[in-house]
Amino acid sequence: MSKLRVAVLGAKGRIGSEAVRAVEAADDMELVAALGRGDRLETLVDAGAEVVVELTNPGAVMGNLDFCLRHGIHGVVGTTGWTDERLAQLRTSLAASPGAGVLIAPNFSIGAVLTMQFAQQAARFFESVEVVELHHPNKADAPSGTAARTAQLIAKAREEAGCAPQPDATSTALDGARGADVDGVPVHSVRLRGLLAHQEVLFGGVGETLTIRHDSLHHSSFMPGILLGVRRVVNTPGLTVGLENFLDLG
Ligand SMILES: NC(=O)C1=CN([C@@H]2O[C@H](COP(=O)(O)OP(=O)(O)OC[C@H]3O[C@@H](n4cnc5c(N)ncnc54)[C@H](OP(=O)(O)O)[C@@H]3O)[C@@H](O)[C@H]2O)C=CC1
Ligand SMILES: O=C(O)C1=N[C@H](C(=O)O)C[C@H](O)C1
Repeated sequence: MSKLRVAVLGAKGRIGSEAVRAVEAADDMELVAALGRGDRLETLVDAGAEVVVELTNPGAVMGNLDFCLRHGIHGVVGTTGWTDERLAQLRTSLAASPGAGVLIAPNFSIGAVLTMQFAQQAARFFESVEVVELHHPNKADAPSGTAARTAQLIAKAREEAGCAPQPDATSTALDGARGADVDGVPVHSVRLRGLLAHQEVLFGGVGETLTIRHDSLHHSSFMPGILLGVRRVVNTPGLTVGLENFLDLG
């Protein structure tokens, strides 16, 4: 069986360097390129890359994916910063590259994917919900892509169930005191030395609360999801958002 020819973009970064090691260790993959800032994207074509794992930053990801799709290279994307406008732009690029697939995974760890699933399930049963994400202080963006996605999924589940807006009588004296509003769900971002990537979803009802917490303690937590994405994206044309689409969650 021929091995999948995989390249990593952002190869010297925190998650990119771990992804390089994971691809090198996978029996069914060959690492054909490991590129960082300033490296020529043409290297991907010269190396015959079939799939690119994109782990750079929100400022670079669109240009990188545009190049890949123009050259028929599939993408597995962990980089954050996705808006509806960016997704629409990506769909346009994909339409011009039939057969190519892109997976955007706000989070590659199984625990984070399950957190999002459980939160969606719980959303309609509680009056109140808030999301707290906690990350290392070198993280480039806030809120995290995972927290934004979690809040969007919760808001959608509540809307579909006909839930009323959540109660909040607060009058804030300082901007930001109640976090960011993502589709009506408050999202709070903590940046703290010693942390990696963590999230709590807090639900409140009459006389009870439910807290769903997930902790990524090492970047290795993202690797099985990245490798699964690489294996599946080559047979999944078009845009897939969320690793849950490649998991059998029952
Ligand atoms: N979906 C998921 O499960 C996860 C997603 N992430 C996301 O992945 C992204 C990277 O995170 P992290 O590794 O912590 O960040 P880092 O800053 O550690 O790594 C990013 C790397 O990309 C490099 N880079 C910047 N621009 C380019 C470019 N145009 N081409 C190639 N490489 C480039 C950077 O180089 P330089 O240092 O010179 O700028 C750096 O080495 C973030 O968006 C983060 O949120 C992170 C963990 C899990
Ligand atoms: O920058 C990080 O570290 C992470 N980024 C992703 C996000 O923004 O959700 C995934 C995970 O939280 C780690």
